[in-house]
Amino acid sequence: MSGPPVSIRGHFPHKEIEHYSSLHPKARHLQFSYGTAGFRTLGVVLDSVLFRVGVLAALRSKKLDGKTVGVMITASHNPEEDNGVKLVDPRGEMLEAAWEAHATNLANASNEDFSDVLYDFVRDSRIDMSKPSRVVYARDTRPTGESLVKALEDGLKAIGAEGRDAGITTTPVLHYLVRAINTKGTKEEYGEDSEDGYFQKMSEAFRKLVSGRPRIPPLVIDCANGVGAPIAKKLAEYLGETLPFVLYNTDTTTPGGLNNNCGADYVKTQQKPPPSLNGVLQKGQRACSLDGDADRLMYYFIDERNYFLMLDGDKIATLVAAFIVDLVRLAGLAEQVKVGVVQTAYANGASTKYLADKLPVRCTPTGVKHLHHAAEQFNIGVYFEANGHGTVLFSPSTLEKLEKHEPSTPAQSTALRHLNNLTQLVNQTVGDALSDMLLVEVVLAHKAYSAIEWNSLYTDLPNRLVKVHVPNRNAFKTEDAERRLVSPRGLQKKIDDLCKRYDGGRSFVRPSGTEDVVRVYAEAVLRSQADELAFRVAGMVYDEAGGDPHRRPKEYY
Ligand SMILES: CC(=O)N[C@H]1[C@@H](OP(=O)(O)O)O[C@H](CO)[C@@H](O)[C@@H]1O
Ligand SMILES: [Mg+2]
Repeated sequence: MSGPPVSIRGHFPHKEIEHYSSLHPKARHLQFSYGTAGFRTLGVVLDSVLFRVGVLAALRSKKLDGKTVGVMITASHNPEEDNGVKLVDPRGEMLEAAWEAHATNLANASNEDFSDVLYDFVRDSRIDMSKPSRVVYARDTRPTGESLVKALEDGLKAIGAEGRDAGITTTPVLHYLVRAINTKGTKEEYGEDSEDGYFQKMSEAFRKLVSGRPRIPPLVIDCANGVGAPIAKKLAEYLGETLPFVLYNTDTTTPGGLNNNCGADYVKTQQKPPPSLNGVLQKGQRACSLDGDADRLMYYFIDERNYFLMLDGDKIATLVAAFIVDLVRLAGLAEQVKVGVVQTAYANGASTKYLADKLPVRCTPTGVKHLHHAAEQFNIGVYFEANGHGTVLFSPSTLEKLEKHEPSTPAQSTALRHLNNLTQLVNQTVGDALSDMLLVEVVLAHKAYSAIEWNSLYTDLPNRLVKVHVPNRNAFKTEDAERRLVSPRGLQKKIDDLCKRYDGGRSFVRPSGTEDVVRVYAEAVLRSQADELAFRVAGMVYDEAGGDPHRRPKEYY
């Protein structure tokens, strides 16, 4: 005889789930996957996903004793017709990896099975349905966002969760809000839980850090025609004359404008400024681009010879890390506070060399969550992807040390004050284009660097990124933080042998986590050599993977 049926704690709202889920049916032929960037695809097919994410977010909150969980609706740098959704855990960090699989599972359940699949999930995950649940959510400016918010809200209603709509705002603001809400009234209080609190905290720290320095010349900001535009406009009001902005690409209403010929991803991949800035930039003037949800940042300028020079995530990481190392030493804390940098294999070899002479540098697989976790291992961890996503993390014990340390000289006291202000300036929950931008401006002001001087700290090795279309990218498996291939067998040896023939040659191959391609990266001392190496490796990858010889791109060797 079997025992009593295993039941869950509290009330499972079968009726409400059935009712609301019938309003957001999943199309049979669609399959979804919670990847590196959450769910991301065409906005018009995401209705059922948003409803189910609402349900999942509410359950995640119950599982965490009613702590507030965040949901961000955005597709970042993707084209305007795409959309996506990500969950944010209570400390403002990305969703715990184990729940990514639950998200995928629930999103793909058939309409008939959804309620049962959900019941089993609640039971197996031991979620106590009698706990409260709270979810704060926001969206970017995409046209599909409005209806997706409604679908999400129905998911919250189905579970009876308390929802808070943070409106149209950036990904970093949403992450900030989550942390601020959950730390309210504790000794770790992160800031006031409002957009105003976010601006106050950042702008106050910035003012303190640049006070007494020469007036900062205006900064040109390309807002990607996205949500960065209204948020940068508000930030400008808080900063006033301390940092004048000249905003471009701020049109969030004309259809098709978002990320189109502008934004951080455009600049990084095209290696040129947005056409809308042609003729705008003065020689040597600092400019930067945000992406569609303002969590990535690219700086650049035009030099004396009218060449375009890009100051990417690697350049930002080196500038910031070197500055922090100096401050720690000046504050008399070099022995107690260890600063480290985290990069991926895509970091320019010249940046890694420049950094490794000064401090420990770690390499992790691609994807912010890997970098973020590795950075947590340092007392102060600076992490950036070359594409401009990154931040600085101060460990809890370091924050305490910085607060309690008794400086023995006025110079130590000044450096310590700067460090403490930096902990307020930096959005430690996630990469934040605006917070990173203020951080860069602080360092430039302190060092009295122009963009030209910043750029000359080291010279980037010429590099080339190639996408190779192969029948099955899963045949490519890597190790050593994606720097070496273990499969297909023998291919790594061929790449190694080839690299030896190029001065400063380095190349690696990995399957993309976001696109159906294999990526080839190569760098070398000379531009022509970097290109040749990349296309030779691309050719090897193509042939090895069984690519159609008739369609073999002609630039491959
Ligand atoms: C070479 C490159 O830029 N890769 C990007 C891209 O990942 P892939 O796994 O390479 O497709 O998208 C990720 C998510 O946005 C981002 O973290 C990463 O840096
Ligand atoms: Mg983004």
